[in-house]
Amino acid sequence: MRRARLLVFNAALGPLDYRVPEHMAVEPGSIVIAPLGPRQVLGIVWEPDRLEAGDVPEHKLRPLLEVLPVPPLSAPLRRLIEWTADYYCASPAAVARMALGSTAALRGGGTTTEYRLTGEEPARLTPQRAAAMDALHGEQATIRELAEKAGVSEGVLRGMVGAGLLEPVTVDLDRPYPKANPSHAAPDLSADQQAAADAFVAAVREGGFQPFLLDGVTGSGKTECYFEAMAEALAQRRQVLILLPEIALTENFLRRFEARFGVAPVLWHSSLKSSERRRAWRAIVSGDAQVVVGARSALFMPYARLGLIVVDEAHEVSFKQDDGVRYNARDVAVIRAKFEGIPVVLASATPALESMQLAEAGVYRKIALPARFGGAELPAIEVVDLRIEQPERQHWLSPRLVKAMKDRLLKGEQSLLFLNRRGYAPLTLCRHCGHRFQCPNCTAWLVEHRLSRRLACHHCGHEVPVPEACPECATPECMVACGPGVERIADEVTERFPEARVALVTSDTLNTPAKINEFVEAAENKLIDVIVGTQLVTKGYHFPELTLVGVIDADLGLEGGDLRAGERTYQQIAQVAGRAGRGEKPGEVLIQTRHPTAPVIAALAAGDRDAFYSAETESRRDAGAPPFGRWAAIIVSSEDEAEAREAARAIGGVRPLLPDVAILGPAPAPMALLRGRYRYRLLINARRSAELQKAIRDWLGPLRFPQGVRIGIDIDPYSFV
Ligand SMILES: Nc1ncnc2c1ncn2[C@@H]1O[C@H](COP(=O)(O)OP(=O)(O)OP(=O)(O)O)[C@@H](O)[C@H]1O
Ligand SMILES: [Zn+2]
Repeated sequence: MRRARLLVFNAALGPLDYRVPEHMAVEPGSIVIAPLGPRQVLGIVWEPDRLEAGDVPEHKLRPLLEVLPVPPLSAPLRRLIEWTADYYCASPAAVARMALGSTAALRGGGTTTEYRLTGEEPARLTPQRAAAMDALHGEQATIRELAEKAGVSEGVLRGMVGAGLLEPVTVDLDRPYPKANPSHAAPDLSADQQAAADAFVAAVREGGFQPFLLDGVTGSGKTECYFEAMAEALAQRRQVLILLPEIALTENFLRRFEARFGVAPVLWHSSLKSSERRRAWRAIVSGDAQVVVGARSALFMPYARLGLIVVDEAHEVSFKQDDGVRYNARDVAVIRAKFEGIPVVLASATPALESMQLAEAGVYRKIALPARFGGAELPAIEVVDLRIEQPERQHWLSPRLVKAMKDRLLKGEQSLLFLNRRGYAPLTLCRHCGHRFQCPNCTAWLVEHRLSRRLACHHCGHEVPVPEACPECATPECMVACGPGVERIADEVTERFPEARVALVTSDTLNTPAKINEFVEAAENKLIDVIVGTQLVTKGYHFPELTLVGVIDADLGLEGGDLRAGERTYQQIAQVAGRAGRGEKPGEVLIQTRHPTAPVIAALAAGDRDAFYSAETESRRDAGAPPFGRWAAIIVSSEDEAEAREAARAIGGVRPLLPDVAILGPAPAPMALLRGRYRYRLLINARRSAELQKAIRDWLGPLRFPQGVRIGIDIDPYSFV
């Protein structure tokens, strides 16, 4: 009799054994359906010697029901899943789920039905139908997706189908993607670029694992270099994966890719429509998708013939996933390349300290682009000491920054003001009684958004309209805004320069591909004078007429629960500074701060990157912080505060005593309440040599908790909220 061991998609269960029926063919990696009690469960066939399962006698085994019509997950991908689960203390099933992406796609290709407006415009409409008509112009998707988009019920839309206002369209899920042309518009590279490109191309040609750190200053033309490696991979009929930190950046990338290769790449991210997801997943699996661009979730896809991975803006914190499987896509990308036996390129102008360290140790091959492309100079950076050069009351732009902006407006050049805070003001209170608006679900103030006239929590999404009177003392119109967000800065710009054309760039305003494109085009065509934006606008963009960057509050990132605050502040400011002077005209950067002598600010002002990295390296070494020591966090949460506290205390009570591991806490988390859950944390600091994951598994493994308690393990955490 044949047995198969399954990794089953059920969070509560470990691997299970099944019987393989006579006529059924399975191999490791096969995706199958199996019976589970009265229900069915999805599973992946695994090598029995690599996954432990309970010992079930042969006669008790139930037969597998079906093998799904998709290729088995490859051995390198199975090893990646095991590695990720092991390293991040996650369940293998939770990791494997990320490889399946679209469950619908497993059922095969063929066709699906979507709906769109017919163009019929009846004279009379119910308000709901009218709203739907307005919202659905140019849209085509499933009824459920359209309903969500239009904010009406599915019933309303079905009624509209009946009335001939919406019509079904058959979508072919297996239609091929247009093919990229490797020599569509090959650029003339500078000597430095050519050397970098040659190294990558050779690595793709030779095959085999080779990790690169492409360390090039802002505007050095890193993209063009790795495009050459992609062209080589395409010529060899291998697939390429490009990881970007945010969906917002994919639009910009798409335009450049199209210019170079003649067609759009295949996109993979969380906001694809279901038919796009199915089509993309199937093309990834069949090898038809040549180049896949995506956020971190694209990393675990079952590529048929992966030949190259590029992680762009590799230093970005958003590669770290902070819920579910808490993995860092930058690190896992290198591991995937290793298992696949292919090159991987980490590209950045401000590499993570960890990556620099690995390059220095010779683990990564460092390729440097020390100068900007086309002879552009790096911008001049100056510090504005806000204690001396004070902005006016209730204003945030220092006189020097205002003067510099005025100068740009007169010359017809562009300015960019950076403040990493969405909304109008981070705190709103009642002038009369001091009442502060707090989120009911989180330890956080509600942030006023004037554009949408709402108070919003940036952690859980809770929103209320701005009330007319104080809910505490009932005084009407008594609310005062404290501190600035980008909306308030944009107001100040308009107040000072009424004629200036101001663009506000945040995830609130640039939330669709169309809006992003509109912004990029307007900026390129000089229809914008001043850009006011959050971190969204700090990287990736290239506007030749932008010659002034103002950092409104450089100290902001140094507060709060970020374990790498210094590094992150350095990266963010260096990146945003890097948007200035990318064309022919020189750039200028003004950094407003109250701590001009803080090492990060001083290093930025001196343009001395090495000084920053070596100072940061030394302080990390002293603190036993990564990359010299290791961190992990245990986050205990429950909707019941006493339950969370008890569970955290129970964990703390049986902490292991290990010579090379220090355990701090439990203590209430800085975000003691998040999305309605009370949170406690323990922080573990270990020597590099310590078997950290094993220690945590041995420690937590035997413990049992009430159902409402969740235990999160965060290996190499980035945030300490
Ligand atoms: N060989 C080349 N030929 C023509 N244009 C080039 C070449 N190399 C780079 N460029 C142009 O120079 C500009 C800067 O390049 P790119 O955006 O790739 O820099 P980058 O290194 O990614 O910078 P950042 O890290 O700041 O985003 C782009 O407009 C790009 O098209
Ligand atoms: Zn909240």
